[in-house]
Amino acid sequence: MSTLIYWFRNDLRLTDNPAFARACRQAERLLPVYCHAPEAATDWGFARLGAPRRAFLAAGLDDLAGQLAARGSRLLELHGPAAERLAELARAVGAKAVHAEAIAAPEELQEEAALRSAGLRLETHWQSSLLDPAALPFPCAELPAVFSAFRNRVERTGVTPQAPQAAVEHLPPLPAAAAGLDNERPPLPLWHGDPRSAFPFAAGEGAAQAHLRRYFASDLPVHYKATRNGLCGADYSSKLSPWLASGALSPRSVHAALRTHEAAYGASDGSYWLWFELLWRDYFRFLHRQHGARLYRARGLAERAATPRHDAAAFARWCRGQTGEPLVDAGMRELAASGYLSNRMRQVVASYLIHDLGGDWRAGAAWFEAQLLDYDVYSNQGNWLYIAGRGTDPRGGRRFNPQKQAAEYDPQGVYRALWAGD
Ligand SMILES: Cc1cc2nc3c(=O)[nH]c(=O)nc-3n(C[C@H](O)[C@H](O)[C@H](O)COP(=O)(O)OP(=O)(O)OC[C@H]3O[C@@H](n4cnc5c(N)ncnc54)[C@H](O)[C@@H]3O)c2cc1C
Repeated sequence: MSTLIYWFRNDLRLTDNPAFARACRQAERLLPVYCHAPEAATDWGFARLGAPRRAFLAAGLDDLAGQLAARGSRLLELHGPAAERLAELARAVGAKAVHAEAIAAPEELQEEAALRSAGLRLETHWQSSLLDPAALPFPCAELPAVFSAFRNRVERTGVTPQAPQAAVEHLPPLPAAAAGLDNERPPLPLWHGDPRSAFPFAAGEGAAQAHLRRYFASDLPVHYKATRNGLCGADYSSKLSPWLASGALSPRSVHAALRTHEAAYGASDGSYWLWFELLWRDYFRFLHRQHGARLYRARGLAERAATPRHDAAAFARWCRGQTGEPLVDAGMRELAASGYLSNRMRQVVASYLIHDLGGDWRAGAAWFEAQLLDYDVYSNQGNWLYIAGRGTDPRGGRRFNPQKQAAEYDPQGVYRALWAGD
């Protein structure tokens, strides 16, 4: 038994957090920590973390800190490179090891490697997918190259997710030295959300659990397949992604709520499609375990593909919602104002940047990373690659004609009017 640090990453919750539960079991004294990355600009000339996501993250951390405090512990917030700050902290509190969830994306893996090079013992635990990779009917290295083949094999072999674990209630005491440590939260931007937002919900595990109960106690999931391409309002899709991405909610909790809903309402096309989408989320996770940094090359997984041209002025107009294409502009304004965008509009605006403007998909992915409340490294990279035709999808990219999309999904122009420019 010893002093351990638990490093919260994209798992800001106490319910169904096996990595955290394990640290609690193993530690005599435990210090829960979140480390804010240093402010950085992207290669494309804008801040890596936009105001909406910073505000949402801060509110999620407040919720987590409150839960830890209610259990006699605390959340220490550090600011700076994780390897440096955690190594300093381990020395200061006499911690023997750091426990954390595993993240299989290149930068996050580099962070882990830096921590180990700093002499720290780091124990990571994979927990962000719905399905346990060890339960798949194939190793991740042999993941089917096409999503439908992956889904068929999962469904044929009847792989089922494990039940979520209850929230950790009993936490080890803090190390004595923690009393003298102050939080280092970077200053927050002023951001109050937008009354038109399709995601009018609060951050944190409490709000996530409340939304999960409300959504699955209603008949909304029954109609999900028919409504999921909606553009306006809070109910056309589940709106679970911001909590899933920050880890306020685990996918296994979502799955358990989905099955409870089916027990009450019966299985429906809608409830099946929610499972289907959760499998997409897993697929992009497993794809990262298979291909790693190759997913981040300009050519992605393509054998050969030209590096796209980056026209900074055209890209800036796209970001600001000033392309002159009304549906695209409405989407880009919604994204910047609210930090949320429907799946349909994500496809439309991404396709426009890649296929109409001939822009670099990596710049678009970086802009989404900065703006989205639900930014998730796996799903963002995977979807951008898919639309660019540089992932595993054999169809060579997805092009969405914005005028046809407007006629089909916004026939009365309600969405375009909602997000029309000033
Ligand atoms: C270019 C592009 C970038 C994207 N970036 C992200 C991202 O950074 N983070 C993110 O969570 N999703 C991303 N998505 C996927 C999808 O748009 C969002 O997950 C979805 O719109 C979130 O809203 P919801 O929770 O109401 O989803 P619902 O439609 O209710 O779906 C339920 C859940 O299934 C998962 N899901 C649904 N669609 C997808 C998908 N295409 N890929 C992976 N998982 C999916 C999400 O976890 C979602 O919460 C992206 C899609 C595109 C086209």
